[in-house]
Parts: sequence; C-alpha cells; structure tokens
Amino acid sequence: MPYIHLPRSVIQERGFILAVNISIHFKGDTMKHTKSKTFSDRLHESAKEIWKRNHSHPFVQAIGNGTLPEHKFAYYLKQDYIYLMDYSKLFALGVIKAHNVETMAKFAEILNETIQIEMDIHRQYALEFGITSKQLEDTEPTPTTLAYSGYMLNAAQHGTLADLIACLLPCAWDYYEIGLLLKERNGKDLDNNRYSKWIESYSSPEFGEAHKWLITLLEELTEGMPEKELQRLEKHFLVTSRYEYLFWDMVQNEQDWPL
Ligand SMILES: Cc1ncc(C[n+]2csc(CCO)c2C)c(N)n1
Repeated sequence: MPYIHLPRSVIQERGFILAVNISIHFKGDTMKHTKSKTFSDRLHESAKEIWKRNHSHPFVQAIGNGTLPEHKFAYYLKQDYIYLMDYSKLFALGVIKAHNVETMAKFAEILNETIQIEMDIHRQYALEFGITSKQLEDTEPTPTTLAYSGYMLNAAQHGTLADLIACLLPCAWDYYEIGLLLKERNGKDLDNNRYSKWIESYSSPEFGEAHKWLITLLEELTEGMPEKELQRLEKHFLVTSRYEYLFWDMVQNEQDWPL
C-alpha cells in the first residue's frame, strides 16, 4: 500500500479527508433514501400497543363482523353522540387558539362537518333503533365519557394549540385505522352487516382528511419545540389513546354509575 510509507501527518490528513468523504456520502445517502422520523411517527410508535388493543377489542370486532347486539350499538350511539358534542367544542377552541385565518376556517369547517355529517350518521342509526335526536342529546354521560371529554377540554382550554391537537388526534386517527381494518377484513360481507354504513364512513377518504390535516398542523407547530414540551404533547396523545380503549370497554360492558 503506497501511503504506508508516507509521513504520519499526511496519513492523518488523508485519513481525515477519507472520513470527511465518507460522512458526506453517507449524509447524502441518508437524505435520499430514508425519511427522518417525524413527531407524528413518534406518537404513532409510542401508542402502538394501545392501538393494537383497540383494534382487537371485542366491540370493534363485533361491529366488523356484524354480530354486535343491537342494544349494545344503541348504547354506544347515545354515549358517542354526547362525546361528539364535546369533541366538536374542541374544534371551536381550535378556532380560538389558531394563529391565522386559514387555520381558523379549517377548524370551523371540521366542526361543521362533525355536527352535520358524522353526528348525522348517529342520528340515522338511532332512528332505526327508535331513538330520537332529542333522546341522543339528553343522554347522561357515564364516568368514562365524562372523564374522556373532561380531560380533553381541560387540556385544550389551559394549553396551547399543540396541546389541543395532541388530545384530538388519537380519536380521529385511530378511528380511521379501525375503519380501514374492518373494511379490509370484512369488505366482502358488508352487504349483510347492519353496521356497514359505520364502517364505510370511518374508512372513507373524507373522514381520513381531518386527521391528516391535524397531523400536518401538529408537525408545523412542533418544529424546533423543546423536548420537554414534546413530552407533554406525547402524554396527551397516550392518555387520550387509553381513553379510546376505555370507551370501547365502557360500551362493551354498558357501564353505568354505581350509585
Ligand atoms: C369515542 C370516539 N372516538 C373517535 C370517534 C371518531 N371521530 C370523532 S371526530 C372525528 C373526526 C373529525 O370529525 C372522528 C373520526 C368517535 N366518533 N368516538
């Protein structure tokens, strides 16, 4: 090897040059071939095990294969309706906390869509089960519904726009994943499934829009954010992911106040 005979200083210099070259090459490669992990990737990763339990929950499975008893679905509709009333108020808080007109308009649009489209699917199902819109609206919240909505409203009112989104996101995102999963697994039998409209709605690209927009906004808001703040947002994301699980459990067991 010719350079073995070179003075030590030159070898070091060459070694240095070689190292620089490698690192430049590697950096270029990294940029070309691997997308760096975004904050929403990190959130998704940390909630993975909780979401797996949501996806395999017996209530979710029973919607998917159409075997869920109707009285259980009726109970779900009522609790979910009043949950969605509070959830919509978070979009209104989003309007208040937004930093520009475009974001204000988008929160107002999703608020309207939730009330006019998502809650209308509940109203239509409720009519089939002989439940009026008034009865839906007058439902008494169970301990879980109250705790879940209360957590989000409290965090959103006292926190930043990013806190608000971290609370909203598991709900919109995980339902989309559940919708897609149930459609993929049970797509062939949906004609015979009483809950097909529910599955079709939550797996539709229109419903997928909301969480995708929330992710984009969260990425913007968290750019350069200190780790301590990111951890607070991650906590909201994990707590509300756990509340999603508790909500499925609550409807499965038809939870009520003990006294
Ligand atoms: C407990 C509970 N969690 C999530 C949703 C689904 N969801 C609520 S708002 C929204 C997107 C914006 O409209 C979606 C997908 C639900 N209905 N109930």
